[in-house]
Amino acid sequence: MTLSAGPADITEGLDNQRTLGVSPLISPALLRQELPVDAAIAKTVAQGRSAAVDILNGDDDRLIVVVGPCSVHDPAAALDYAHRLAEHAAGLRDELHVIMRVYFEKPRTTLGWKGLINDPDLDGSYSVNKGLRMARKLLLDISALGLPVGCEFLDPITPQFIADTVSWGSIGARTAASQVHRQLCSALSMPVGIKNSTEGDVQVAVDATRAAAASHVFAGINNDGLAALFTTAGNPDCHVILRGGSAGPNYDAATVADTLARQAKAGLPERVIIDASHGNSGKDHVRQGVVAGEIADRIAAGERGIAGIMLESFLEAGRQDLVLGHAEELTYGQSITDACLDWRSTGALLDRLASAVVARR
Ligand SMILES: O=C[C@H](O)[C@H](O)COP(=O)(O)O
Ligand SMILES: C=C(OP(=O)(O)O)C(=O)O
Repeated sequence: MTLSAGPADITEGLDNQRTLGVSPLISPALLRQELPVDAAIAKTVAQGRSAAVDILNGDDDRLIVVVGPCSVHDPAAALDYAHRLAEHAAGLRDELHVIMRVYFEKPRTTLGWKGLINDPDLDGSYSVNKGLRMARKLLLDISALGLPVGCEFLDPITPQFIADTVSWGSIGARTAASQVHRQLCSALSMPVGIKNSTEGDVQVAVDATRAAAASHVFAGINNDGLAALFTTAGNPDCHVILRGGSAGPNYDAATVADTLARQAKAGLPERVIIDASHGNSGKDHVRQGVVAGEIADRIAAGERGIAGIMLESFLEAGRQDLVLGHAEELTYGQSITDACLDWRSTGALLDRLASAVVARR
């Protein structure tokens, strides 16, 4: 008797037609074991979260300031910046709750470098496991200075690797309408700011905070990296970030009041953070300083709806283009994504914002 070949696999040709490769991803548990949170860092993360929540709830009259590079491409430069920020922030701690922007994931309008986790060697080699290690290490190093950190969460898998080090999270303008991201927010243990859309639609961010406050069941990966279903309690600490849009800036007092009214109508706590960059500055870093100055003046004059401000800032002013594979040609401490304020202007703005909080008291 001859053995006949089995029936042809009728699914052959249906699957993996465009997948060029599949490679192993380290597990969150392994990375957390390699790079653990120690007691001092845990305290910084927890206090960073609780202070932000108190300010958002109006139980603390300080201002949240989320400040730092548009994106991290050079951990050494980011840590250098963090040292300066930690020292400056310590002197203003009675007025400002300073959280460093430590962004590793960049949502692109079309194409471009997608951040240190996706491509840590800045050369199109996409060593994601290395990127996750570098990201977690930097988050721990900055937190060890007593400086809480804020991250944008873009990929729904990434938070398992880093979220225990993060005091404040953000959902960007391009993902505020995404159910996946709203569900993710409902699980995150820190307050999360959700941006208005790139077109300037604020309601989408209000809707997102409402959805994130509810309980959800969705698929993700667990600490061992295995597929799992998550049932969440909902996140009551989400809030709107006004970032302007293609229709122009939206940091004016009328838009702030309208946003607070939309939140009240939806039964949500009334609080907003103003992003001085992006659509509010036209991505002009000099303009960011003008926006932050106007916000400071309004706070000094008694305006209370604004819980915080976001600034894109690095060691050097402006931005530069990355040529993939030529990272050695980059200027130290200058952004390779959006234009940033330099350190000197940032310090002066932090002082001005702190004085505004004193005046409002
Ligand atoms: O903050 C970052 C950028 O504005 C965002 O990632 C979009 O960038 P892009 O329009 O250059 O792709
Ligand atoms: C991507 C960002 O902003 P937005 O989503 O507002 O464009 C950001 O803050 O880095």
